Amino acid sequence: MSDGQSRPTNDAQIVVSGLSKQYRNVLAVNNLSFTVEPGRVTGFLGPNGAGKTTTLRMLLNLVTPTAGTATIGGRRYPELAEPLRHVGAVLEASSAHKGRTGINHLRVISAAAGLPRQRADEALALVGLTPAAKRKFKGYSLGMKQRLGIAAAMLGDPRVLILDEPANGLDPEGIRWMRGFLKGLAAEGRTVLVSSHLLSEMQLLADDVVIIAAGQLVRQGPVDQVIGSMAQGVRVRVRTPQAEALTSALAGGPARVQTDEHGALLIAGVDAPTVGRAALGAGVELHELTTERPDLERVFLELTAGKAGIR
Ligand SMILES: Nc1ncnc2c1ncn2[C@@H]1O[C@H](COP(=O)(O)OP(=O)(O)OP(=O)(O)O)[C@@H](O)[C@H]1O
Repeated sequence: MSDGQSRPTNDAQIVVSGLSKQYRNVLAVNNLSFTVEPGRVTGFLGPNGAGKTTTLRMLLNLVTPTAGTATIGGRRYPELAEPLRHVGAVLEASSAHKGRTGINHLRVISAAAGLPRQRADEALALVGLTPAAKRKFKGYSLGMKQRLGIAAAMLGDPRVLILDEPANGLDPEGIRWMRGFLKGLAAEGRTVLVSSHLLSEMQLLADDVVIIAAGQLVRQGPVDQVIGSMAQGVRVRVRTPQAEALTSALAGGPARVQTDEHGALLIAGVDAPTVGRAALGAGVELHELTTERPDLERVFLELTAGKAGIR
């Protein structure tokens, strides 16, 4: 490949380095460093008040960092020559002039940014809103407003997309649409950074996660690796009226037995067939025998335990 054809792969990479934001009484973001790669969806996760929105706003130069830097393709946001062509952002449910139609809302933004007029139609089509193009914004549902916000972010055909809680207020069909849409953008080689509280959705959507708590990095990496790195891996869940007998039958081996708040046994260190055989051998009646794999929610809760968000 000639030099003219190859683009540096980090052209759309986000790099957050030693970033901090001190508000009057709160250190909202505390020496935070992480990277976000092109061609992948990265979930940005943290409990309430962890500093997610503040970080995204610093990336977009809407909040000035107290220390550190946040760059996109090696440049801080104000240094980008054509920001809308480089970065699209949806920070909160889209707001627009209530009496304006969807298409006119997009035309106003694209005109102000010097983008071609047809980009408004293209962006509206991209998010499936063409049938509602001429309806007024005040008649849009929350889901339609979210889509319009995304259409606005896509006007400049940006290589980097940053979204703060995009699934808020969406119905299941809307969430599924959003998942397919964002995965499609990443598959085109774009960088997609999404903050969310919906951990089960994130597990379906994200390739990588960045988890923060109390303004600090807790973990970053591919979702599978982050889940796999937990000390508590696969465990077996058992419900039985003879919990003591089963616990005794497993004693002396590698099994580690705990009881959950509903009285079920959570057994680590052995697999389900081993537990089943031990139960059979001891004549223990089983009402449930399930293998539980760690999911993003469990890992998130374990990693952020004790780092409550409200500060
Ligand atoms: N403009 C501000 N002035 C003072 N404190 C602020 C300001 N913005 C945010 N904070 C505080 O900074 C901390 C981080 O807030 P931030 O909104 O970034 O967290 P978050 O992770 O996005 O939370 P949530 O998930 O609840 O939206 C919180 O304690 C918040 O109260």
